[in-house]
Amino acid sequence: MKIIVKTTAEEASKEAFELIQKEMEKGAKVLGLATGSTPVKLYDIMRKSAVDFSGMTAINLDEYTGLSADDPNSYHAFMKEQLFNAKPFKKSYIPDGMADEAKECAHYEEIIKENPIDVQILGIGTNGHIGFNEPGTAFDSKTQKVALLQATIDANKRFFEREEDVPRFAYSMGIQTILCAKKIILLAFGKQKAEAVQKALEGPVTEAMPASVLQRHPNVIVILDEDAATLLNRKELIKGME
Ligand SMILES: N[C@@H]1[C@@H](O)[C@H](O)[C@@H](COP(=O)(O)O)O[C@@H]1O
Repeated sequence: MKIIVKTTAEEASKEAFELIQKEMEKGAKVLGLATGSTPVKLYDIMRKSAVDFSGMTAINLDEYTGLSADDPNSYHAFMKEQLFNAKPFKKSYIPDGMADEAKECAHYEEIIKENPIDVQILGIGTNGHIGFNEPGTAFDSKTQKVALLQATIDANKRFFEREEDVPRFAYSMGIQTILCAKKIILLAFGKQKAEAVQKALEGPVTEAMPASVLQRHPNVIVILDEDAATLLNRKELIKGME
């Protein structure tokens, strides 16, 4: 696992963008994408760049259940606004939050099998979730319907008008599904992520801390801003950037 610490989220996002570009030059064709506020700067850089993504396939991690693609709070709408309207991809996949659970989850696994993810962008929840895989999710999980914990509802309610509007369930790639990506770039910014980052990177690998499973993946790059790195004990990583 390589850990890179940049002074600001802006610089960290630039670093992530450059890594993606490098992977595309090496032949990457499928990008796994994330939502939330963390990748917003990265998507901004991608939007403003001259890079052509029209030969690429995008596969998102998750979607709220019960929200249709045109609901402004859906991750479909988020991705269109943040990236796809400005930068069309050849194909983009996001789980259909209105579709039947069993069918949609199996279908999503099929899509990923047919389009193996070259580079997966990940954020991390303050409770260590990746995708919408909350603490306690089995490491061998595949795409499934998940119940959001109150901590996640609280963290995500800022995007909604009222707390009761936040969906309580989502379809999310499973942890095993995420680990199938050839390369994973985990982004985390801000002091509020410092504890989860420390536990995920330096704590025991446990289903109680979903992101800790990344310690087992052979090709993970973590890009942090200084605030998110404050609780890391491996200070040499911060200075050495390796
Ligand atoms: N499903 C998403 C995750 O993929 C994301 O990593 C997390 C962190 O969000 P933020 O980046 O806004 O802190 O939020 C949501 O729950």
